[in-house]
Amino acid sequence: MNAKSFAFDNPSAAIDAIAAQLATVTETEIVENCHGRVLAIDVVSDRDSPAADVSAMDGYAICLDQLTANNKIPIAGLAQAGSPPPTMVSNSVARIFTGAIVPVDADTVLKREDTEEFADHIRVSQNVLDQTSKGDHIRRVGENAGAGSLVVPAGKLVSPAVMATLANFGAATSTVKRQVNVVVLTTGDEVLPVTSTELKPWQLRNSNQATIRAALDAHPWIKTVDARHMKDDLTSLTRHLETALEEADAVVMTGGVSKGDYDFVPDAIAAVGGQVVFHGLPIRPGKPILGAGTNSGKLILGLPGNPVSTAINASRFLVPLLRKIAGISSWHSTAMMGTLQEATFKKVPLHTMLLARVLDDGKIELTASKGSGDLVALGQSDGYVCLPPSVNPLDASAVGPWPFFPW
Ligand SMILES: Nc1nc2c(c(=O)[nH]1)N[C@H]1C(S)=C(S)[C@@H](COP(=O)(O)OP(=O)(O)OC[C@H]3O[C@@H](n4cnc5c(N)ncnc54)[C@H](O)[C@@H]3O)O[C@H]1N2
Ligand code: MOO
Repeated sequence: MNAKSFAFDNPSAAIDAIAAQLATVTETEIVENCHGRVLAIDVVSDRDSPAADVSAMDGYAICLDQLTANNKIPIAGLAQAGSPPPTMVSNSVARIFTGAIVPVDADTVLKREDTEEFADHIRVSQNVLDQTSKGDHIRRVGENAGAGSLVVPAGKLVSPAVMATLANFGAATSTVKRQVNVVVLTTGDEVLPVTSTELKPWQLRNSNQATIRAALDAHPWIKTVDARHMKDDLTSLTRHLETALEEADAVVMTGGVSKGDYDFVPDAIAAVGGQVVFHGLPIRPGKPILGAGTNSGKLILGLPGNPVSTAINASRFLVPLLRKIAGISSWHSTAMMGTLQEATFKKVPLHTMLLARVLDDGKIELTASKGSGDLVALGQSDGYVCLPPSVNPLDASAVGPWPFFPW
């Protein structure tokens, strides 16, 4: 695979190109709890937020103009969360608690620690009065959103934060996109189930299936409909790929994608009519990666078999492309920017993704690794750092900051 054979010169361009060919899930369902799912409808507020003027502090509801410094001001009323507001008595204050509705005739809330409190009255200093403005510590009706306004748009992935918004507006049960159906097909005669105990030196356990399943299971908007292992046999690989494409929106395969005599994945993809968008990218690990689409907009992704390559590229390519299929509006992966503790890498003319750990001070330490088969280094990492081609580790700027993708 020489430089001329790359269809794209960077991973982002390759991801965008294949994403443009993918169909987005259109079917929807109503679920009781939207968490982790993709909203299919715009959610609008069912009432003003807040629903009335409420206090932001524990203290006293006052009419600011009626207060004079150091005088005894009677407490004549109690405004509690969960009760309607009291009527204000002239030249008096009402005790008020956070979240309670401010009485109609009050215009300001004083924090209790800014007053001198007695059983039936308070005193307020001139200094406090000087620093108080009308409206202080009142959250105004509708200041977050008026009734009927858009609060969460369709296409939003429901995080715990979004869940709070939906719950507040009575939309915790809502209409979401159906899950993205994914089939995982690992390949290789040498690969045995993870439960295997008697392995010959030429055999290994199916860590790729485990890492991809874990990557998929992390997202409630994905459903792994099948995960099976295939021998290196073109006929059966083709048959299973065909079946997988009938039941899934995306099929992810591992192994058998490079140049070996038993690497049948490209032929199987061609046999089912897959249109290859890229086969080989200037990346390490994962140079032989294969991305294809079908006529009906389904994804076939062939990840190189080396375990580090599979784990990194499942994160870098597979998950964002599934986000696109899922209908998530901001589907691209977003990385954090991290600075390396030390530039302990080699200059490589490829986009390089290096296993890394986050240190206590927030810096990133590259994980010592023997290459893309090093499952020990993989297990020690918190994610990976992406470097553009040909960064010279001796340059002062080599430590970054660089994009860091956590697992
Ligand atoms: N002549 C060339 N040879 C290779 C190239 C190349 O460009 N030219 N690329 C190398 C790179 S980079 C990678 S990555 C591998 C990927 O090749 P395949 O996708 O065909 O993967 P396999 O050969 O099937 O396996 C590679 C390696 O990974 C182990 N493996 C495979 N499946 C699993 C699994 N499910 N769980 C755990 N480990 C797995 C497999 O035993 C091999 O050791 O090709 C290079 N060669
Ligand atoms: O992708 Mo390969 O993983 O560079 O060895």
